[in-house]
Amino acid sequence: MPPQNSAHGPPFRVAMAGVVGRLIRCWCRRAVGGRSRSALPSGHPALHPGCCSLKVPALQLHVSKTAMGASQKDFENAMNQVKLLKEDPGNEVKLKLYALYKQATEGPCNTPKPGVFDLINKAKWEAWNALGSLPKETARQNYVDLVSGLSSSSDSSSQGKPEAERKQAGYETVVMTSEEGITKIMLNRPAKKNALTEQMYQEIILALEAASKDDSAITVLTGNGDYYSSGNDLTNFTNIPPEGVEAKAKNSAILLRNFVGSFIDFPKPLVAVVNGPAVGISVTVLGLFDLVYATDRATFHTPFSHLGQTPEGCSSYTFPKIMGPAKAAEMLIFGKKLTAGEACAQGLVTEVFPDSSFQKEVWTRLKAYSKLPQNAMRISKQIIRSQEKEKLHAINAKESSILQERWLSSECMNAIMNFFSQKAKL
Ligand SMILES: CCCCCC/C=C/C(=O)SCCNC(=O)CCNC(=O)[C@H](O)C(C)(C)COP(=O)(O)OP(=O)(O)OC[C@H]1O[C@@H](n2cnc3c(N)ncnc32)[C@H](O)[C@@H]1OP(=O)(O)O
Repeated sequence: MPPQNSAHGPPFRVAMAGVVGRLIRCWCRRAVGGRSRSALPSGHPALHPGCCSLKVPALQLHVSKTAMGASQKDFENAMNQVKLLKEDPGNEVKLKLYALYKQATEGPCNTPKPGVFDLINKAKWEAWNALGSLPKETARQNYVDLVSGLSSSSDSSSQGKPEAERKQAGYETVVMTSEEGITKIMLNRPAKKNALTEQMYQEIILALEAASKDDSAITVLTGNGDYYSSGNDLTNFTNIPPEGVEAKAKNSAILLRNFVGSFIDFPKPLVAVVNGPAVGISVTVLGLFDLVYATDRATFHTPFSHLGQTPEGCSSYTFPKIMGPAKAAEMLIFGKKLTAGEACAQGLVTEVFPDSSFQKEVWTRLKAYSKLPQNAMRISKQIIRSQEKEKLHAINAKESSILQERWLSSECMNAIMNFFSQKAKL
């Protein structure tokens, strides 16, 4: 991995030599059909608490008939309390709750370990398995204690707090807040132009899932700092696991497909507040939003050919449909960068605002919209989306699988290495 904060001086070059070396080694291994038999690396996304789409157990599982006695009542109450938590406790806590629930109702972990690509179930299995032979009664008591701690901290932390301050816990790379019927998901890596790391893709998936179930009318995606997003973080491709570059490409394609799928399936009005330049995947998924508001400072750039890559985010379908095939080709094949005005004229952007009044005007507008009848908005969106949902999922699958191959191409690898050796900036 290149150093995150240094200029591209000698240490960077040394680090890059390592990255390039690894790429070449993986490349050679692939060329001779070799495979590493190493276990999952310690930094694997499944091991990160922000990477699991977890349901709190009380919401999805029935109480086992074997959990009896006085504490059974406490246990049931605790499960009901979980449903009433005002704040998302975060994935780490959800994993603990899951594990304790399973231990309390079924005893020690008794199922086979899920496969390496089944990230969520693997994380859940590991949490349960880690409890070893903890007695059921102790697990039940620990579950009750954990929920009781969560309930009191949730009550005291939200008491007296204005809605505007209700920041959701459990996210590291995005900030999720709710105010006046609007849930805002803000990309929060301003120093890296909000480039999307694997953790960020996962957190956005989780944030969208949470927003789809909360009581807000509208959900907004925006960026912190001067960029909306510079697209995929190119270091995603330099972090090669011991399983090799093909496994990396496969996992990335799965992540991409899930990420885009969560935009296709999002059930409420979804708004992009494009606060600055947008690159790559942050542009392509805009075709799946219901409103796109942009500052006049924003630009829209999909330099896929320059990077040896191909379109994603369903843009191979949505862009020609939105702007016509000729203009779509200019963006998606030739990488033409559009100004906000051009993107608006071509139908990708709903409205452009002067940068000086952008935030004020946009939020005034959105607050008014959020007071419209929620169900009517939701149903209208669903009628519109239902007409082509299946088609969008099929396109997403196809684009992801083509990219899986592209990422293994020398065109793509060279482009990434050029970026990190500063030969090629967009
Ligand atoms: C799970 C995988 C799914 C993959 C889906 C497929 C997605 C495809 C795409 O999104 S393609 C688009 C990829 N993006 C790019 O190629 C953009 C690359 N970045 C740039 O060209 C420039 O950084 C810039 C034009 C966005 C901004 O230039 P400038 O204003 O001069 O700023 P800096 O370059 O100094 O950037 C500051 C800092 O951020 C780092 N950075 C910016 N963008 C990225 C990025 N996309 N990936 C990794 N790092 C990025 C940059 O290196 C600087 O870091 P430093 O301060 O030097 O440590």
